[in-house]
Amino acid sequence: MPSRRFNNGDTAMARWPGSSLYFEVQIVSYDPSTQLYSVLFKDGTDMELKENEIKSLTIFRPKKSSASPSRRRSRSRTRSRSPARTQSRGRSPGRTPKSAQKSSPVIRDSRKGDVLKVHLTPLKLQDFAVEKRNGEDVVARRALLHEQSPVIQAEEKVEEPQAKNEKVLRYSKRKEYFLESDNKEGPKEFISKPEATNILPDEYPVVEFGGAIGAALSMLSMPPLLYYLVYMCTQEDASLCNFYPHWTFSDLWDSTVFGYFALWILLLALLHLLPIGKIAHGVRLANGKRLRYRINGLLALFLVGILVAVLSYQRISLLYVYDHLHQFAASATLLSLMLSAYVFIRSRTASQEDLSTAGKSGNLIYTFFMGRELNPHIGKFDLKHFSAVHVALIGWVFNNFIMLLAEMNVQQLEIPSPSMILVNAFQLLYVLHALWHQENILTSLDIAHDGFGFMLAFGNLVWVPFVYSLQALYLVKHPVEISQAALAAIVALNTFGYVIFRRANNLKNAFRKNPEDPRLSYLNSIPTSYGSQLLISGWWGFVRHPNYLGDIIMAWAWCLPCGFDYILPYFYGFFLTGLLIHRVSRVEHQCRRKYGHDWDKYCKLVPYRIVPYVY
Ligand SMILES: NC(=O)C1=CN([C@@H]2O[C@H](COP(=O)(O)OP(=O)(O)OC[C@H]3O[C@@H](n4cnc5c(N)ncnc54)[C@H](OP(=O)(O)O)[C@@H]3O)[C@@H](O)[C@H]2O)C=CC1
Ligand SMILES: CC(C)CCC[C@@H](C)[C@H]1CC=C2C3=C(CC[C@@]21C)[C@@]1(C)CC[C@H](O)C(C)(C)[C@@H]1CC3
Repeated sequence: MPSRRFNNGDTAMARWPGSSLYFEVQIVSYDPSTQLYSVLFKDGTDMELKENEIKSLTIFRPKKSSASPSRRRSRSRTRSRSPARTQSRGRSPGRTPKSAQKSSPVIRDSRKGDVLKVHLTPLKLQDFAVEKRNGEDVVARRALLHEQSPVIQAEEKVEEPQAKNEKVLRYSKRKEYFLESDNKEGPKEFISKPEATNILPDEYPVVEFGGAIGAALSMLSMPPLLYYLVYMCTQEDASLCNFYPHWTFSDLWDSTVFGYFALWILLLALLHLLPIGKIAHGVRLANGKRLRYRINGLLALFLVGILVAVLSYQRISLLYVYDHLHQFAASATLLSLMLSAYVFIRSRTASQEDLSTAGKSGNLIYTFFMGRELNPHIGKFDLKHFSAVHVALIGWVFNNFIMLLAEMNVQQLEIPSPSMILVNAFQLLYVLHALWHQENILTSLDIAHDGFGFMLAFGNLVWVPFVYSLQALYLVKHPVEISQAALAAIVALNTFGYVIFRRANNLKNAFRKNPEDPRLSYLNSIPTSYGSQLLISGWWGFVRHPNYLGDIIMAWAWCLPCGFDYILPYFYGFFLTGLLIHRVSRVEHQCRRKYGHDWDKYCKLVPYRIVPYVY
């Protein structure tokens, strides 16, 4: 067996896939069977690389910052758009023209007045373009070098002083390297690394959800809508107009129920804190750090399952939850409001680097709704991650199971109905998938970009557990006769949706983790000036959001077991379709800002968002 050159924990330089650029990495592990090293880049990207793609630190030496061409450039040079200057930019004085042909992507000018943002494209050249973006001068230039040059440079004038300072700070923390052995006359390559999504400048925060008015309307309408839906599902006649509530406002409050709910949250919090499970890193934050997250959602779900089994064995009826469901929903609402208020207040004094730009606005209502602090945490306890994983997903599965017990009780069944089994099984599969891939949640829009405010607090504490389990709640009092053929068709539809959803998500996540993975070599992708590539084949060449397509197909498959007597149980299908269509615009906005023209190119290659020829 060949011996390994690097040991776990060693620091070395690894070649960035698709380029000849080297970055500092730490060796995490080595798999003798595949002879691949698992390495961790400084920005947290982990990859599996062959030994010949890793080099010892000793053959590199840091480039003296004083000699950095980027810092020696004068203001006037920055402004100059001449191709000749473009070519010479970033070159070391000692570099020969040949070496310049593979010149550096590391060009940042941190002097007062101008800040350069430099992206890295390891692959082919793209067109020279001068454009206006957001009213600012932006020059995206094709490096007028050799055909094989990996460089595309973009420079932007950034006016906002704060953003400017943050970038300068980030830049000054970075080291530049060159491969000494490759070049006798001067550095052959500078080494840099594209940075993570959420540290790109957000100079122009976009107001979403209809701004303050939309936020106020959502906050005022969502809780009543929730009670309406829960109430209607428990009515024998579930037609939408048959709304004659016998609950009064005061019926919604029960301090015992609130106590039980608080205990439930405490239990989930303790499970969240369990020091079992691997540690994953979130995306890089503005301060350059990455938060650490314990990946133990699956374990927590398993332990909750054991607890439920023990309680059932002890004949402690969980039907109390069903009997007081509206009061539990009210308790959850109250807690989500308290949580929203807490994170809102603490965000007022949070440091700038902890804030998300998503909720940036002068309007307090909008900020309260969107949230401002990106990852509020108390010690190591991350409130947003906890609420999305433990409270939302485990709460959803738990409530579904309660409905299953309630159905057997109300309809005097020995075993749950096929419809109830389908709904429970489908949604359990979805949650298991999310928890199995819990690490991927860390890069989702909600965790990586959005602040934590009412939307996510209410969404995760209330909406997911109580509204996403609506079909199961409906089935408790609305038995549905379902034929074998219909059952098979629904299973087929859900499987179809799940296959798309799973395949699309797994493919993208595996590709993001290691684009050089030989198992993904059949995939086509386009390079971007940011550095990462965009998939254009497989499901990602079919539509731009295949995972949403799969999710939407599954959503409708979850409604079908409820039959066609009422439209009420189809609420989830309508809601999720709307949520994900809206999410497309949010995600694409982020991607356009990150990838610029490359995203437009991708949109031309893959013209439809979710459904080909429709949307
Ligand atoms: N049931 C529910 O209520 C909800 C479910 N979800 C589900 O959660 C999952 C995650 O959702 P979400 O985080 O919104 O979205 P995605 O997982 O689709 O992530 C979007 C990101 O993927 C990357 N990307 C986009 N196109 C490509 C491409 N062609 N090649 C490579 N990377 C690409 C971009 O990030 P970058 O390039 O920076 O890596 C983009 O920002 C989805 O499956 C969604 O259906 C989400 C919200 C609610
Ligand atoms: C005020 C409104 C009612 C709020 C509506 C929005 C919320 C329902 C959603 C906002 C983001 C969400 C996410 C999930 C569920 C829906 C909400 C809360 C999520 C937990 C679903 C499962 C996924 O795998 C995920 C990526 C973990 C999702 C995170 C975002």
